[in-house]
Amino acid sequence: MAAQGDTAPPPLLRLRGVSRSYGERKALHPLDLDLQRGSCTALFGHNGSGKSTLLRIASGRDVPTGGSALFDGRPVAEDDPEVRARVAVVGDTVATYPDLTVREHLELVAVAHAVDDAHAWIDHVLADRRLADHAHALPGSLSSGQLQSLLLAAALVRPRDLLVLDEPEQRLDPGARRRLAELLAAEKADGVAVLLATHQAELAEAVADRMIALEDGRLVAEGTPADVLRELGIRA
Ligand SMILES: Nc1ncnc2c1ncn2[C@@H]1O[C@H](COP(=O)(O)OP(=O)(O)OP(=O)(O)O)[C@@H](O)[C@H]1O
Repeated sequence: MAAQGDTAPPPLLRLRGVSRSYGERKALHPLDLDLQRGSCTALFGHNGSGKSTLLRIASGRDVPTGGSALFDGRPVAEDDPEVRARVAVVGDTVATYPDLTVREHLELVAVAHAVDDAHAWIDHVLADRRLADHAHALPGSLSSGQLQSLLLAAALVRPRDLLVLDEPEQRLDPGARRRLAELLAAEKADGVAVLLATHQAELAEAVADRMIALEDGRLVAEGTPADVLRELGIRA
C-alpha cells in the first residue's frame, strides 16, 4: 500500500484479489500483485503451485474467476490490441511452424508488430541469442535449448512494456542461463516490467526485486528473493 504523499507512479500491472477456479478446484487463491516499470517479480513454487495460472491471468491469456487484473489501468485481455502490442509472453511450451526457418519465425513476429528496420534488428537478436548460425534452420533440426532461445528471441524482436516468462531457464545450458539473467537485467534497465515464473533460485536472485512463493495456489511468502529463499529454507 502506497503511503500518503508517496509519489511512486501507478504500477504497470495491478492484480487485486485475482483467483482462478477450475470447477471445484481452486488453482489460485485470491492474490494481489503490483509490478512497476523497470522492475522484476519472480514467482517460485513446486509443480502445480499456480505459477502458470497467475502468468496467464497477468498476460490476458486467461480470465480470473475472481478479482481484477489491470495493465496500465485497463483490464488485461489478450484480444485488446493495446495489450497485444505491449505485452510479450514467453510461454512454457515451444510452439513453432515446422516449415518456417528460425529467421522466418522472427520475421513473422516483426511484421505482426510493424517493427521498423526489422532485418537489422532480427540480425541483432539472432546474434544475441547465439542463433545466427541457425537462422536458416527449420525447428525440427534445432536442439531443445536452441528452440527455447528461439522462443526468447521471438519476444525480443517486438516492442514490449511488460515481459511475462514462464520458466524461461528450462532447457538452457549454464552459459545460456547466464545470458538469460543478463538479458532480463537489460530489460529492466530499459524500463520493461518483467514477471517470471522460475524453478531456479539463482535466476530470481540475479534479476528479481521481489519474489512471491506459491504453494497449492496460495501465496506463502513474499519479499526480496533473499528473504523469501531464507524463509523457504533454501538459503541460510
Ligand atoms: N485448464 C485446467 N483445467 C483444470 N485444472 C488446471 C488447468 N490448468 C491448471 N490446472 C490446475 O491448476 C493448478 C496450478 O497449475 P499451474 O499450471 O498454474 O502450476 P505451475 O505452478 O505453473 O506448475 P509447473 O511448475 O508444473 O508449470 C494445478 O493443480 C493444475 O492441475
